[in-house]
Amino acid sequence: MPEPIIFAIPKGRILDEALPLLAAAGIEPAADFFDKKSRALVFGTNQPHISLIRVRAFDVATFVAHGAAQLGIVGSDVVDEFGYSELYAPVDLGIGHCRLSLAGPAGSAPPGLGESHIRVATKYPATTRRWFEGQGIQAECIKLNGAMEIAPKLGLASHIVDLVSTGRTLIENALEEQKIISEVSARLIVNRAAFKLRSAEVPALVERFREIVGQGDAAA
Ligand SMILES: Nc1ncnc2c1ncn2[C@@H]1O[C@H](COP(=O)(O)OP(=O)(O)OP(=O)(O)O)[C@@H](O)[C@H]1O
Ligand SMILES: O=P(O)(O)OC[C@H]1O[C@H](OP(=O)(O)OP(=O)(O)O)[C@H](O)[C@@H]1O
Repeated sequence: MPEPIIFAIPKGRILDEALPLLAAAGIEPAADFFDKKSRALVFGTNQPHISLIRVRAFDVATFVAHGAAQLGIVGSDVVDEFGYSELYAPVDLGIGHCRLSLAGPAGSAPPGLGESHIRVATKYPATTRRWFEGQGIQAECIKLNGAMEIAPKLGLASHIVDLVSTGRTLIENALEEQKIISEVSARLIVNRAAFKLRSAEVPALVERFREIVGQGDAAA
């Protein structure tokens, strides 16, 4: 028996939307996956050769990039932030829609020409630096893991780069969206080596997800 295929899925808000896609692909987690009291992190499925791991969103990309998991589901925000060359992101799953945006105090002018330096609080320092470089501005990034929206008010940074969906979090913290950096949706990600080495299983799974979402190639 070959080692099982490990499929990494994120714990957070994408999970609820990802489960129906997994089911449509014929992958049903074992009962302990739904047991809130369970402390297990690896779960069997109805497919003897597929196991699931449930990890934090950013860690999905890390497990798959290092080949510890062969496939995963993660937001394009995370794929872009790491830029792992070992990752192949062949299918846009059409779930987890939001955008990564620059926001600043409501009523303030967005940073622009003439500014050479800016301090930004974000969970996405690599993407943020890269985007500001493209604007000719050097961004000093302060890495936070959540609640970015309170940083400008407390003087930690003048701006934030964070995910926006309804915009409610920004409004309730007296901020406004100033620029959209990228449109975000969840991707099926695959370890490039595993795609070749597990050619009997991994490409077929990718194809199944492509069919489910009725889609051709997304950006790799
Ligand atoms: N407001 C939102 N609307 C839609 N999708 C979102 C939203 N916020 C985040 N996402 C998507 O869901 C993914 C996981 O976000 P979530 O908020 O569940 O994780 P988190 O709690 O920030 O992560 P962690 O568990 O690592 O702290 C993000 O990477 C993004 O792709
Ligand atoms: O535009 P909205 O619909 O208000 O959504 C945006 C919020 O959603 C995400 O946070 P999340 O709720 O995942 O909490 P987190 O800060 O723990 O990541 C994101 O970081 C924003 O704070």
